[in-house]
Amino acid sequence: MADEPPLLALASVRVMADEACILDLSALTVGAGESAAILGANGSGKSTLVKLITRQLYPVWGAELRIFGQDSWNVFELRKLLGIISSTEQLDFDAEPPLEVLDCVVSGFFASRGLWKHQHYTREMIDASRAALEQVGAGHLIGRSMASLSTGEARRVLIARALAHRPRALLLDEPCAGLDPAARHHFLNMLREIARGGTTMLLITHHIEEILPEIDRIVMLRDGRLLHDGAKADLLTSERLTDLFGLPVTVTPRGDWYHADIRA
Ligand SMILES: Nc1ncnc2c1ncn2[C@@H]1O[C@H](COP(=O)(O)OP(=O)(O)OP(=O)(O)O)[C@@H](O)[C@H]1O
Repeated sequence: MADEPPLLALASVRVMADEACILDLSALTVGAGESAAILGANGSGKSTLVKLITRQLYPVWGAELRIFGQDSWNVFELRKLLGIISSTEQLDFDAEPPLEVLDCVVSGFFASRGLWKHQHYTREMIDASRAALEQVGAGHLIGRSMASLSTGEARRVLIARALAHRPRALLLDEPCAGLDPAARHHFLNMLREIARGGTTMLLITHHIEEILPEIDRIVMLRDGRLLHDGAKADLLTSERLTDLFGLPVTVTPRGDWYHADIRA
């Protein structure tokens, strides 16, 4: 892993929207094989950071921003290396034209929305896609259109799409949204195995109960800036989370996991 370039290496990055600066980071690196959880209140810049990595957003001139060691990317080539789970992604698959479940997952190999004539998909890709759907308990949905699925069913398909092509890095923006308790439990265990296998992982969550034992690094954002970046044991504390979210939170370690309660 040491010779692989980092998922993200940035310096002096500012992102503007509507003439306001929505992300302002002086330096941040996420190395190959490293996993980090990104925490912050609503609007603190977490999704903006992910969109910088996926090239949905660009920083203003003067920034240094390397993804997997490169300054510039063909977006499709970049996305083939990524597994992305987010509500924005999911919305895209609900939209017209209709997209069948297996096609949705197989097209993840090409980072496209659905399959096109020029794409040469293989038996291996179809088998891996079917296996990923079975793994997330969504094999029975093959043949259905994405738009016809419930939120949780569509989320399971999106998870299969993100994992089937064995991406180099996973970008998970509230990945458990819409999952029922059993599916969430199963998915978090799958993520643990993937993290142990050395896949780079960025996890955005408001639920600290979802921070995997394998994730040791916490990045805290506030108002688009880096507030803290350090080890879980130092940052997942009642004091830090109370400060981050602006209300009294009690954090309790439970085995390898953490739990947070809001104090009345
Ligand atoms: N296109 C845009 N135009 C104007 N403001 C924007 C735009 N995109 C994002 N913002 C603002 O940038 C800030 C950061 O947004 P971002 O989506 O990164 O937050 P977040 O930390 O992911 O929040 P949440 O927890 O609510 O998902 C927010 O205040 C948001 O309103």
